[in-house]
Amino acid sequence: MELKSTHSSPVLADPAPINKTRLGIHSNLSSSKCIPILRRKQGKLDEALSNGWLDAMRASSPPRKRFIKDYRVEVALDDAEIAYCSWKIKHPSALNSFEQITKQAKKKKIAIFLDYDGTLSPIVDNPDDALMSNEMRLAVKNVAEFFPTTIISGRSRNKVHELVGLTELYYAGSHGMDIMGPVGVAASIDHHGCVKLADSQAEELKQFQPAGEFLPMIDEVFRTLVEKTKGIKGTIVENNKFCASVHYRNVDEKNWRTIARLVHNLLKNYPHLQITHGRKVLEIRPVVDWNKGKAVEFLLDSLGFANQADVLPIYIGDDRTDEDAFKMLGEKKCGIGILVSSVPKETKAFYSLRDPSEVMEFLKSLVAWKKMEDA
Ligand SMILES: O=P(O)(O)OC[C@H]1O[C@H](O[C@H]2O[C@H](CO)[C@@H](O)[C@H](O)[C@H]2O)[C@H](O)[C@@H](O)[C@@H]1O
Repeated sequence: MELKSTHSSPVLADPAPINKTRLGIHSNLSSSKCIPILRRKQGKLDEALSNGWLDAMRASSPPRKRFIKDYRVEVALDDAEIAYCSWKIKHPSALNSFEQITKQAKKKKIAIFLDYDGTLSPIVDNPDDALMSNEMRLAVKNVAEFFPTTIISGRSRNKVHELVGLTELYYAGSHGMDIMGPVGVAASIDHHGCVKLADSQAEELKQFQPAGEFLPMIDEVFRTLVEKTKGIKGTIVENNKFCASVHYRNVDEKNWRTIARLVHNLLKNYPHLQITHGRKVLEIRPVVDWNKGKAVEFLLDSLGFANQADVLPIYIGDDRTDEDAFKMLGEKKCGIGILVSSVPKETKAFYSLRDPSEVMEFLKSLVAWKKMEDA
């Protein structure tokens, strides 16, 4: 796969100065012209906190069915199933619609984009335990043999690469803010912010980090959060390089407000950082004009696939952050978005898959179809 990009840099809007001395940002790092620094809208957090931050925290992941255990159980599950079935009329299963999808893909170059948590690995209590099965790994490896494949995750790029363990893929970590071409690629990205690197075998790699300047700031916030949440049982703070993630899945619900307030207060000192909600996680990240949708556009461009009618990107993800990619594909009418969810959810994706096991089945079906096509 050759990386070549003419993709223009994200626009710098409201370049409010960052206090670089306090944050330890060295002057040689601050000269990049392409970093899209934005200032968070003031007052938004206060509003959010009083108007439903906690609701958002509660709603950020579907309740597990095993917790519903009173006499209404049967009715509740039936109702849930009915709601799911009617939602699927609007967002049909990508497996049941496989023929329709392959019709759309005929004579086109497919590019695959896969989210990690909740898509390739099931959601579990401890982020470190979210391992993908060997069967899933093989399915991804096989798909990458036929189609350029990217893993695009909220985790740090190194961490998600380590979890997936396949060198023949593209990896975009920190919600697309840290992109690297696969080992051995004859890359030639021509983009502000791209740097050449050499791996241990001295092969050339290309890296794109549109929020590179924020590294010391995020690190500072990560360390402060670790310190401040020490006393709150169950909290896990994860350093995702360009994003610090505060997990509250294992925290008693009565302490969620404390976490919300703590994060809110800390961010008062960081107007260039914002919070997004994931699945039982608050993610603190730079206010930059960049997201998973932009990362997909960048990667398509890098592959030489930009604005080509014969290219069909397929994006599979389960998280709110994946919505930016679904939205971009929908607006450009250039690809297929598949939401992984076992409950009805508001989404810009057209198709759905219930869980990672269905994702694996879909990937295997794509490979089988491609082999038949090529035979
Ligand atoms: O973009 P993704 O690959 O989906 O990453 C999103 C976040 O996923 C992880 O957290 C989520 O999965 C954990 C393991 O199943 C779960 O314990 C947690 O509650 C979920 O929020 C990851 O730990 C985060 O860093 C990612 O941002």
